[in-house]
Amino acid sequence: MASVRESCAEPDLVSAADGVARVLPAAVGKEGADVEPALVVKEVQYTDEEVGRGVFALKPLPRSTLVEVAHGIYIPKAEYEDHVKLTVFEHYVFNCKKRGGKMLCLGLGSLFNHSNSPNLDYRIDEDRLVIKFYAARPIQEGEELTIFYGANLWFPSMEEERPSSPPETEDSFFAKLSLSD
Ligand SMILES: C[S@@+](CC[C@H](N)C(=O)[O-])C[C@H]1O[C@@H](n2cnc3c(N)ncnc32)[C@H](O)[C@@H]1O
Repeated sequence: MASVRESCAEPDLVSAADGVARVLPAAVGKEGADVEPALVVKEVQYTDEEVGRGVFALKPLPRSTLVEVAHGIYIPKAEYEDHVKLTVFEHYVFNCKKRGGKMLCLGLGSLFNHSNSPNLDYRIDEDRLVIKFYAARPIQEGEELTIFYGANLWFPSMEEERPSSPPETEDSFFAKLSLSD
């Protein structure tokens, strides 16, 4: 199991009231007046040397809960090939199969790590430049929220340290969409 710790005293918070998560101003979550935070960003230890961030459930999330609506920035194919591909942003883009370019994912949507047995599915709306992330199965409090990036990973997966079951493609809420080709 990857070790995890809070990355900051005031984590990013979202509300899952009515089964729909909304990004909230930090002050609202902190005061706790009218919202129940559902997700938190924490540090994840990938290997002995490598640390990154991941998104975790602060409460149980029923199957098909819409947990995040991430907006994106469209990157035309040529611009991606000539510039973005050579930068760190390469790790945060989703394929736009219809338009041919990529979408740079913003907000919490950019922080979901990869799993071979992910608990989130997602749908890319290329016209509205939005990616919607849904619970693919019931998610327990404390679980990391993960998506499936595709078969060809560009990094050694922490799951090699933490073996998991193969992808549940038949039972998927939506067909899996690859983060990269
Ligand atoms: C979309 S970002 C996910 C958020 C990232 N953890 C961060 O802190 O910015 C993708 C990057 O996260 C890392 N990553 C995602 N899933 C991983 C996994 N299962 N094992 C190791 N590293 C992972 C890789 O470096 C990858 O390029």
